[in-house]
Amino acid sequence: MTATLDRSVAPTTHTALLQWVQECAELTQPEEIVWCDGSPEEWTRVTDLLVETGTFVRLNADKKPNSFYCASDPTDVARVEDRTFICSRDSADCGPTNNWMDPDDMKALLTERFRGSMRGRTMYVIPYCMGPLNADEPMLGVELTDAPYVVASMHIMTRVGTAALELFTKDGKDDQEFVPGLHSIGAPLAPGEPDVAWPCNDTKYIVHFPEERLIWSYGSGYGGNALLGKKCYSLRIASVKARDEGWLAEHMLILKLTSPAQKSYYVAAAFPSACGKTNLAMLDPTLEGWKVETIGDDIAWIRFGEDGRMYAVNPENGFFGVAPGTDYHTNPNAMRTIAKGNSLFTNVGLTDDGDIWWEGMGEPPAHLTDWKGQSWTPGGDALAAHPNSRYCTPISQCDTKAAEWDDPRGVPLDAIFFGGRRRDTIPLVTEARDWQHGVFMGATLSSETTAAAVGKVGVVRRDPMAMLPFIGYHAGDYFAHWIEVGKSADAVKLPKIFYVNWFRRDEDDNFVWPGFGENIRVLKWAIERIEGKAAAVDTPIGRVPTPEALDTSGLSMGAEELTTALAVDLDQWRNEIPSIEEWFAKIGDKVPSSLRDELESLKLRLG
Ligand SMILES: Nc1nc2c(ncn2[C@@H]2O[C@H](COP(=O)(O)OP(=O)(O)OP(=O)(O)O)[C@@H](O)[C@H]2O)c(=O)[nH]1
Ligand SMILES: O=C([O-])CC(=O)C(=O)O
Ligand SMILES: [Mn+2]
Repeated sequence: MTATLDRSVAPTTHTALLQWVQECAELTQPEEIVWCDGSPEEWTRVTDLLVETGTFVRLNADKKPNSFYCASDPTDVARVEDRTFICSRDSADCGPTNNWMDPDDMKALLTERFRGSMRGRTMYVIPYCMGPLNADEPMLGVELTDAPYVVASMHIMTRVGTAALELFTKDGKDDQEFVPGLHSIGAPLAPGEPDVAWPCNDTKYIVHFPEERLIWSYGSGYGGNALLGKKCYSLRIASVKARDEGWLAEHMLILKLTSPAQKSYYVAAAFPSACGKTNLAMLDPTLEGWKVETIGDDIAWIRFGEDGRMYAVNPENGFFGVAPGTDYHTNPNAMRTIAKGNSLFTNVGLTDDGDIWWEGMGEPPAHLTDWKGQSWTPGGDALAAHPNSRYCTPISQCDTKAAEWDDPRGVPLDAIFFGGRRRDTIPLVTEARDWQHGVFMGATLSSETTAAAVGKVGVVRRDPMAMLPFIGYHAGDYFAHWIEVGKSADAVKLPKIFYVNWFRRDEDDNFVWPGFGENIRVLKWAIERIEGKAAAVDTPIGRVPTPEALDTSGLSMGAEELTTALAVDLDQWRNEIPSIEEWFAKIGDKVPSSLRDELESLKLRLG
């Protein structure tokens, strides 16, 4: 039985939305169409259903109330960058860092994939808003999905349901713009066919049509591929909109830092996936008197305010955080947030008493069920949790959230950090001389690949502004946009730019810098630089702290490690140059001349 859209029960009069839902239902042929209202009753209904079908295991309410464990198909655990496409009309707008296909060809191909793909399943219509509902221009979207896991996750990660849908026809103004996103796991059910716990398809397509502001996602249920408000909308589609309108959509955390003098600052930081954004956003400072509050952990939308400063908004409503390594010693605030429950845990270990565990979370229990559903005991080769296992939890229950975390005006940025995961070459912190130099640092950012994307882990690659997998257009045009934004007539006071690396290692392969709560020392130096108070050494790559300028009081690390952490090794940097040249050659003619100039002067300074 195939459902058709019954307009008399649809909770909206939005013509384009109704039309699109009807077309998608005709194509995908679901058994039922459900409009999501975002209510607690809906959460209960969907999570109950997921427990019934074996996708979810309800956790022990004494340990994690109203929370669920979930194991994905072992092949559907991360973003699939080689299956992600930017289908701009002109391939020149996609650029060499993205996969391209002609939009008409892609639609023809995927239409056949989507035909009947929801048979035997329910199509959920999820209206949502990225960013605060009371924004001047609320950023609306609708996801159609046949995965109830997506419905539950979107309840946490975005503002879903009736409150968002009301904005589609705001003040009697019909037909507000929205980003349509069609998602199917690509696993139709024949009548009577038993389902599996994590249905998905071996063939996956994560596709963006930037000019139409349209998303089609097929075959995967994993967060970054399936929760379309996140990477697909808030970064790939939003970056195109931002280019057109003169703002920035970035893969950045946002934090509020208050000094012992009770002065507050706002910092945004772009690190590639699984390179420390969530941890820095929730940092528990080891320096007396300093306070960090959280505004966002993954995405920042940055626009100029009337005062000519850059204001950042977190479009999300939850954290979709890397589980392994999260612990009361590393990220106590994340631990406290998930301890309150109302959370989903995907691909972690399930303990015998109905709690969760992952590598790095203190002592392992004597026995658990690992993410593959196997019986697990400590000491063996198997991991309890997949390296990209995730917790999904609401920001509202984070004790360190800043009062202004959902202020639609955003917060004025004092500093922008770029950072990567590099075992050598990149010092703990380097200050850019000016905006252009900072953009050069961002454009040439490099990092070792992580488990957040399918593929080899630990390979150094250029990841400009931590946006390599998320720029919705040509990377060269993106660099030019960053340069332009800095010159914009709206710009009165630009944030200062810094380049950081928490991941430098010694000869024994140990991290030289203790990281986590100790990163406050780097934040403090950056703020003191902004205030003109801290000392720095001018080096060929930028300004680094003198050993005395970095507050090391109470820090238990050897002087030798500290020297290694801060070192500017000119030979290592000379080695870096050919790969930067190769990178610019790959981007081609569209690399702005100002960034080529930066490279030439860096080469001169390195001698
Ligand atoms: N050594 C070290 N490890 C860190 C530090 N900060 C984070 N990590 C580890 O890096 C991994 C990823 O950290 P996250 O903060 O979740 O990274 P993220 O950038 O938010 O990742 P995405 O959600 O994929 O975008 C975790 O295993 C952390 O424990 C640090 O300062 N030092
Ligand atoms: O999108 C995801 O799946 C998780 C994430 O934050 C990232 O990979 O940067
Ligand atoms: Mn991320």
